[in-house]
Amino acid sequence: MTERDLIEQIRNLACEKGEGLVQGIGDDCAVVAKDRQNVWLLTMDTLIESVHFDCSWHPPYLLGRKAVSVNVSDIAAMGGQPVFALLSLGLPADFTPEWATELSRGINDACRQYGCLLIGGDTVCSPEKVSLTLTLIGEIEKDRVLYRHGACPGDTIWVSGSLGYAAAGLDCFRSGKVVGGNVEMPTGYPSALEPCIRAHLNPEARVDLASSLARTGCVHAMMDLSDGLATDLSHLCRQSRVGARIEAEKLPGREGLAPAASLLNKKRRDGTIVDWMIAGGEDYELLFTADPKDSQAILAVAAGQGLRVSPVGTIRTGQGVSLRQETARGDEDQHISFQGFDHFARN
Ligand SMILES: Nc1ncnc2c1ncn2[C@@H]1O[C@H](COP(=O)(O)OP(=O)(O)O)[C@@H](O)[C@H]1O
Ligand SMILES: Cc1ncc(C[n+]2csc(CCOP(=O)(O)OP(=O)(O)O)c2C)c(N)n1
Ligand SMILES: [Mg+2]
Repeated sequence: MTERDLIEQIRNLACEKGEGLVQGIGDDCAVVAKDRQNVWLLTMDTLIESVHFDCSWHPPYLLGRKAVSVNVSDIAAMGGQPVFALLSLGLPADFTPEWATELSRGINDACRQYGCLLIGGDTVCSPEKVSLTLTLIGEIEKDRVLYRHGACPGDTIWVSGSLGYAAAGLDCFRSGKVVGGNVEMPTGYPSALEPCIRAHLNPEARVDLASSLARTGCVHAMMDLSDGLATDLSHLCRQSRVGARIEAEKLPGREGLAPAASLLNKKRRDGTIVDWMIAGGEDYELLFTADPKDSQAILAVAAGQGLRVSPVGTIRTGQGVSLRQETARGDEDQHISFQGFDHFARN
């Protein structure tokens, strides 16, 4: 049973209607009525040692920041602003006070940066592994919420920033050719790798960009990218009852992945780079769709914040996600639906 099947089963058994509930299981956040104009956004994500991070290379300060950023990213994905956070912390009995202090400092700095308050949580001993679970509560005007459903055939598919950097950074650490540790930001690797190392250790949630996009009224559907474009676009398409085609040469950030591919002596260099971009996961960028007539407005919003947004493909009728790529044999269309990260993909 895959992670997706398991969540589907949980969703089918859950009661989907309740007073004040606008959106239950299935989007980046649950949406609950707050007052006449506004809604609460609620989300929770866990980071588990050996699954989401490795203490031998992840500095505790940056781990604390990442735990906040990946959760805030789900609030951003709906267009909202984070307000409150609750932290559940599981630590092995032999944790060092210095490590815990750095972790707390990272959590606090990130909460301050995103403008949310840590208001509670829970602390327990965990048999072996560190676990960090955050619950984030955000808010937004009811009419501005951006859901995963809403994409229309003919829409342009957009992504913010670059894709695949976190996956490339992770592979650099896994190879042992880049080492991290307890310092705030590891050094001692070629500077060309820095964007990938940073993307893995210390991703940024796109709160301001997302909220500006929501205010344009142009965006039809939005979510954040945590499991890779191949899987996350498949979720967006399934919920919008449409299909999609991505153009490989339009995927943003390819140039920044080349140094990591070189370091790792990847034989299928282009293949590795495309895999990182569509299936690596942990991009924490925004994925959204809009009518092509609104492209200039979207580019202007991003430019106003000094951020890149790129059109990467088109929403179509039908179902499934495909990737068009130029090969020696000419243009090829490959099915990539749900080919990103799944916690139980091998089950
Ligand atoms: N164990 C669970 N119980 C109830 N809802 C869950 C559970 N796991 C995931 N969900 C819900 O399923 C949806 C998809 O989850 P997930 O893929 O983790 O989303 P995201 O990538 O935004 O964190 C979300 O709405 C989430 O709240
Ligand atoms: C030690 C280590 N191994 C593997 C990964 C890669 N990885 C772990 S979880 C994940 C996907 C995103 O995590 P998930 O828990 O699915 O987040 P969500 O989609 O719920 O936001 C990836 C790419 C990592 N970051 N660190
Ligand atoms: Mg999740």
